[in-house]
Amino acid sequence: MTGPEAERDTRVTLRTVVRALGLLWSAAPGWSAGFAALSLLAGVLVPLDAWLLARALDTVVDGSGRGAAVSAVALLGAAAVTTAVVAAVTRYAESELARRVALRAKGTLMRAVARIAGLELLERPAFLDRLRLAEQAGSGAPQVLIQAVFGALRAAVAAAGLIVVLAAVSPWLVLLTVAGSLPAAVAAVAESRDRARMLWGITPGFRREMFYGTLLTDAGAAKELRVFGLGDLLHDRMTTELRAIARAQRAVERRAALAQGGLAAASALLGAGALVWGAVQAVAGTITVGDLSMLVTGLAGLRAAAAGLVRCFGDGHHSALVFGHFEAVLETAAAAAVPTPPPPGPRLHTVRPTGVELRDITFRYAAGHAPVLRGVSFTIPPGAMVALVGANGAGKSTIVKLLCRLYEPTSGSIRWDGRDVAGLPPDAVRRRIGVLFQDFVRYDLTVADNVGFGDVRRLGDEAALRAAVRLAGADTVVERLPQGYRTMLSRVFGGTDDADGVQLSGGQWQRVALARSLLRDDADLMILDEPSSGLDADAEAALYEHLRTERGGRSCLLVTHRLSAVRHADAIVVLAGGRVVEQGGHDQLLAAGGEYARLYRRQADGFGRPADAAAG
Ligand SMILES: Nc1ncnc2c1ncn2[C@@H]1O[C@H](COP(=O)(O)OP(=O)(O)OP(=O)(O)O)[C@@H](O)[C@H]1O
Repeated sequence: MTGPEAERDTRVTLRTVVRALGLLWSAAPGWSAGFAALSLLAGVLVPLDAWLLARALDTVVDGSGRGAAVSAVALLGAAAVTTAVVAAVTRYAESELARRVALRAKGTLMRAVARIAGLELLERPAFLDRLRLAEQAGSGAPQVLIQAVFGALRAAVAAAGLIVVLAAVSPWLVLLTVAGSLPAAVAAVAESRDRARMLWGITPGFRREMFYGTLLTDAGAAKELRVFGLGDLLHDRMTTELRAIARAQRAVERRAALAQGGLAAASALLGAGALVWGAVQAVAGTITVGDLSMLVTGLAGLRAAAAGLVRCFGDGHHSALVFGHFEAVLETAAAAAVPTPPPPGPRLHTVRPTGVELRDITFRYAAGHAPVLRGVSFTIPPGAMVALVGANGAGKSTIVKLLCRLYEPTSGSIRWDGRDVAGLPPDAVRRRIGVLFQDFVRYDLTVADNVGFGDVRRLGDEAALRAAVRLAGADTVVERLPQGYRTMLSRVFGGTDDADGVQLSGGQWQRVALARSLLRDDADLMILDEPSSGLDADAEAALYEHLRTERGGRSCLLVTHRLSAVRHADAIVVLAGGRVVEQGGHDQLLAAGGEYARLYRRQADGFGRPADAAAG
């Protein structure tokens, strides 16, 4: 991101600060109030300490007697004990507050991202960069903001108290010390802006570095990395990214060190001058020894408090800037979210059952991209099985994603029983669908979860799980597992005993994923994208037989390159270059001698038999 948007990201708005503090308060109101009170107390203790020390010294020097001296020193000791206890309790309160805020922030962020309706946002690099910063900001920024706000409160109270006690000795020295810390405050804000700009600039590099790092440690990628010898190459690419990130960070740190170093040296000089003046005054008898001690500790305390204030201001400014990303992601995600709670979806095939119709659909993935689908029209009649075939990249999986409302058509409409689904919440439509994606997810969880995730209402319903598993032909897989449905399908999260987790083969995984998509037996539409690509010949034949005879009235869209599997479909839609080039029954398309016949003959030739025989 560049230009005005980047500039906007280096400005803190009051709203962001208020929201960050709001998050803090909502996550832990009691701890927030307690932490504020402790910070105030810690602030008051600083000038009190300096004042008590001065009084104790004066009591000893002016000969007020043993009793007075002992009680003055005892008071000083009590203040020191209180300071130590307050510091320890504050540290604990601070970490507890941080834990609670991190929990709340992460939960809020992940819930918002999970509710994003489609995929478009999750494929936008700028959004992904912001999401990464938001993850960091959500857990870290409120904590830094807590430290900054309450640290500033502590420092301000301490500074105010010290100003009051020191003003009695030398008002102009106080004025000089306070004025001396102003340039540092300006430098802190400039540094925090510089840091925020740098952070945004290095985020794409961080994402790439994480990608390489994950590849290098991922068990799934390990085979290719080792056989192709990619380890060193990926490692080099990762370190190149890390070096670029380090260069950007170093530049900011250098600028900050120069500015801070210069200002700290100036402030130390000022302090030394003040002490020389104090010593001269004490020797001349203009001020007491107690006053001199108060000058020594008080001015040091005031300088520390001022530096603390500046640091808190800079940290607070920076964390508010970073928290802006958290806010921005929540806003963007909310704008793209499915409505909560989703209204109940209309049942398909009930009122005027006309099925699912794609009407003149054109679709491009992003503005500026060429259209992937151009004027696609076809219908999946109620209860029918329609096969979608075509070459790689023809647009088949894109149609699957559009039916699932993961993207919206650029033009044209999808109608369920004549009703345009664009007017319905995506969730309402999705509840009517059972889907197996080509790149289905392999959850590192139990069989029961892997199947049950197809319909969370039935997670614990063993009878339903068994029925779906049988229909998918996965029953033979589950029967052989050591703990049946409770077997963990993961070697990574298998448990402490290495034998606990099981790694399935590709085809076995496909059967489990298929069972997941079949679990919704009340769905109106089943979408199966390459359901048999990993299955052996027997399993494939059994699957299509099951789908033909045991669909229970569900319509089915079958996407496949295995043309032998589509012969018995009620209709076949042939896609080429994003257009429907033919549609009809198997015999009709074969007789037409077009694209389908060509593809079919090519596959039949592969088995060394004439297409007509293959068709029989
Ligand atoms: N998320 C995406 N962003 C941008 N372009 C995409 C995306 N997904 C797919 N495409 C493009 O859309 C076109 C159609 O892809 P699609 O996955 O729908 O083809 P397909 O017919 O399912 O192919 P295959 O048989 O190889 O699975 C391809 O040119 C692909 O590059």
